[in-house]
Amino acid sequence: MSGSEPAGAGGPTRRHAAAALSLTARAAPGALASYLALTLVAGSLPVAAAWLTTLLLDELVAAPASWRSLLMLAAGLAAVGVAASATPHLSQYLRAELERKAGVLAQDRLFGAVERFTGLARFEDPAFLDRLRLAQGAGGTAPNQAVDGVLGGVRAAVTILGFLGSLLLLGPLMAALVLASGLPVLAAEVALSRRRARVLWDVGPIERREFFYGDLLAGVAAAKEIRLFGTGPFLRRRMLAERRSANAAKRAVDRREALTQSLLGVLAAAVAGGGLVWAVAEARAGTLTVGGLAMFVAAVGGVQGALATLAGEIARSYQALLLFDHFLAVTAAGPDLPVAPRPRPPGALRHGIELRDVWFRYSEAHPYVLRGVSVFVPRGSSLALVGLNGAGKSTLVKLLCRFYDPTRGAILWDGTDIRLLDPGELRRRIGAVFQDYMRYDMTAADNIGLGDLDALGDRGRIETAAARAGIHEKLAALPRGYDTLLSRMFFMETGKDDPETGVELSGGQWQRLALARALLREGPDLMILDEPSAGLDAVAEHEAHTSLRRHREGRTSLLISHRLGAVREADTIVVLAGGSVVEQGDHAALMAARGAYARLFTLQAAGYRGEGEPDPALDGGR
Ligand SMILES: Nc1ncnc2c1ncn2[C@@H]1O[C@H](COP(=O)(O)OP(=O)(O)OP(=O)(O)O)[C@@H](O)[C@H]1O
Repeated sequence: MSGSEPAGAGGPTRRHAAAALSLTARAAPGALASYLALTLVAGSLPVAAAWLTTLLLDELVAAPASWRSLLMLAAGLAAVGVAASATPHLSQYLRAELERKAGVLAQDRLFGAVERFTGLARFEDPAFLDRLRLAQGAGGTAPNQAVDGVLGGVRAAVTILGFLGSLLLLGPLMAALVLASGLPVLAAEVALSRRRARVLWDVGPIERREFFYGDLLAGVAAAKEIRLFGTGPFLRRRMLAERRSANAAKRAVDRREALTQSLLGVLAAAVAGGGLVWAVAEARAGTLTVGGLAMFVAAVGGVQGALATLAGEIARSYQALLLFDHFLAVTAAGPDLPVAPRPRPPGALRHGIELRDVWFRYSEAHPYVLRGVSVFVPRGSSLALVGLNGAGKSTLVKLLCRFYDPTRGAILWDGTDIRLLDPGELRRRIGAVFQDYMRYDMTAADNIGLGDLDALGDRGRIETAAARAGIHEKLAALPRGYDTLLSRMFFMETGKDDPETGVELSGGQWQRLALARALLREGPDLMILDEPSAGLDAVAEHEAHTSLRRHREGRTSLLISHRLGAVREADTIVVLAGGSVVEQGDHAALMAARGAYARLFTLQAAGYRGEGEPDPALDGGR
């Protein structure tokens, strides 16, 4: 299996169990203490019942039987019965309460840890993503299952000790035999649980692939293509093949389990049967009372049952702890980007941003995407990045936001390496529309307000940003205006009776919304626009660029666009090819140089004009 296999070869350790227990104890100390107390009571009830029965039977056959004693013993038995019938329900409630509370704390810890990853690399590491998914599933339930398993084990141990003590009083040999017949059950169950946990881990990726195909088939994202290309049956076959292969692995372990448990069951029954013959012989000879015989029968059944329970609980805890290992690994993961000893907040940009001989590759296994890029963006100027697909433009933007660190070289904010700055503060000084912007299944106002949480409740600012992005009229005209939910997946709390309140926007409208989100942040020192108009129609694009130009005025900005008409106004245009800067200058200079930019520009202009028409671009640029 991959390097992210849980808990090492030795399986979960005491450290895992202690962490699970401490998480549960912190989440719900009262419920845990009550659960523990109830567990101890529940464990001793069968022993108490057996002893009371023994005493009752012996009292009955004694002559003369004392009424008072008989009544007391019967009342005791009745009380044990009442307790035995009430404890499971109370236990179930406490267990659910523990799970709820531990679940909240675990979720909080997990997502708190995920938030602390300042970069993006972890989210692109398949092994880490696997762990994260398992941790999400395990965080809420695994600690509780583990604790439950441990407490179940404690309950079984109390029962076993109680009965073994009783058996020792009756016949030490029998006690030893019963224990010996139970121990193989325990050993076999633990071995089986290891095997089961390993199978679960092994089939994990298979099941995730199955879910992936299931999601594709059942979700809206792929619905169009599946129907158009007719890939439904193909994807379904793949999904079922994954399911069958997971089933085959589980079936093998189930068979082994059934066989082992049947053999052990036969062994246990043989010991119990032999013991019974011995006990009857002893009773006939008068060395064992009737009560003693009853106690013997109860003790043999009780010990064997409790040993099987103990084994089952150990197996359950083991599996839960294996999953919990993922949770621990994620929550204990260190920072994904090096942290400066005393990170400083960046001041307002005064001079400019410099990329100094920046080299970058996504990992050692990947080729270099940026190769020695050196660019200076003076404060207040606009820089446009131009280049073919895959040239490294968006990568450069990600480095500027410090989602990754350069492999070599540095990015300087007013002369200070951004690695020495507080990443959160740095990002607060940057406004950005990413190429792959988000569409939040939230209201229109929320979709814009997420750009600056301080403005989330400030409708005036939100509307101004929307107006700048050219989407105000559209949003104001929605059924509930800015409070309209932009999703067909959910419906609003207030609109439960009218689930049709959700509205879906067009691609270009979503893009304007993303633009409005970026424009909400007041006066960012650096404005990054990565393909801000790719989905817009010609009129909208023109409007957006006029508005953006106005918004960018006097502000440091970086614009990426494949539509070269949109970048010609930039103070500096940098042409990236193969991760290196091949040209830089303003539009006129680059057109005059007749290099890569001029070729691209001319090609696009010819496309718009049609063949044979005059080429104004080649006649001098602006
Ligand atoms: N997360 C990633 N992990 C590995 N490689 C990546 C990742 N993101 C991008 N790349 C690779 O880096 C190269 C540059 O990608 P980038 O997105 O920066 O190009 P771009 O110039 O913005 O392209 P486009 O014009 O298509 O948007 C590409 O070869 C791409 O495959």
